Amino acid sequence: MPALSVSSLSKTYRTGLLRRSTVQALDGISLAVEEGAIFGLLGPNGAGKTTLVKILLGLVRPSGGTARLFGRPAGTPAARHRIGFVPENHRFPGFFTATQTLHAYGRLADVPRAKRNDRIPQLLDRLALDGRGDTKVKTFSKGMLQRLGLAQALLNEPDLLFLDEPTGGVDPVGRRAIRDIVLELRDEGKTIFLNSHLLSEVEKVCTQIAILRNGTLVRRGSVEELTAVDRVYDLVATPVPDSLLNTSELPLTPGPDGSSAASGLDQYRVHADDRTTLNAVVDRLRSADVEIESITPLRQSLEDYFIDVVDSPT
Ligand SMILES: Nc1ncnc2c1ncn2[C@@H]1O[C@H](COP(=O)(O)OP(=O)(O)OP(=O)(O)O)[C@@H](O)[C@H]1O
Repeated sequence: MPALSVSSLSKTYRTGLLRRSTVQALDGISLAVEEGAIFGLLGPNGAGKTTLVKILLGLVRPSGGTARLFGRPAGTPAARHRIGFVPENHRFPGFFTATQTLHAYGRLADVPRAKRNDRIPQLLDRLALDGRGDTKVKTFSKGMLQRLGLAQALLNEPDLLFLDEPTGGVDPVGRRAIRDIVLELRDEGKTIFLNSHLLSEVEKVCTQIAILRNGTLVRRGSVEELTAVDRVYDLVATPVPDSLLNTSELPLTPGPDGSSAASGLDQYRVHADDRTTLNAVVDRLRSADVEIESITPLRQSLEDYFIDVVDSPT
């Protein structure tokens, strides 16, 4: 059973003084996220990401379709019981200490006192906030606040965690700390749903992504699948004789990074429609005594891919 599934999900907001205008925030989305995945939801501003998350959390009612968490309808106590949520820019009362904050939020989530007493020191420790339990939250840095948010979301030992821009405003060291925690949680079998504009972070942790545009799902797959450039390979090898380059004989061109005198290796691009062509290139290079170090499918960055997708006319 998927951790999360939505089917033909739509949401129309009514706006304006007489609520006569409408905004179609989601338009028939179907999607499933398997247990144990780190799933990244991407999309430009206004694409419908927050609306989708709010429906999954039971904070907004869909206008049509279904949303389920572990097979239970989103918003029901059985579904809510298994999720944790770190909102974007969450605000904790500054006059509370970290421990008081976690008790207060734990009480709201019906986590029994005895369990809170056990879990809070463990979570502070785990999120590198040990020794900070009695410190007032108003003195916390952005990175510490985000880690406290994660501690709060983990109090009820959720199976599915929603993280909304968890590294927004956090410095690179803090980002890495949060990323490591996310990966650890994944290793423990938790499913992570990440909503983020920080594509370099998404690229590092997400196993699956989906791109929303104008309320519809326009792409879905693994980062590797989606960012692979069709039929182009990066080849690193000892220098290829000029007679074999830029000829009609071989679909081989010098790569953008050129040669590296230090390693004695050069970079090339192979344009091969199929495996037979790719192997023919290898055979020809080997027959010319070229030594091949590596051949890898060419990838574009997730950011370039994302911009192509959201800028494309369809
Ligand atoms: N409560 C609301 N009432 C009316 N319209 C809304 C409401 N919430 C969102 N919208 C509209 O629905 C559309 C989708 O908004 P949503 O916040 O879900 O997008 P988003 O992808 O999360 O954007 P961002 O990246 O800026 O957070 C937008 O056009 C937004 O203006």
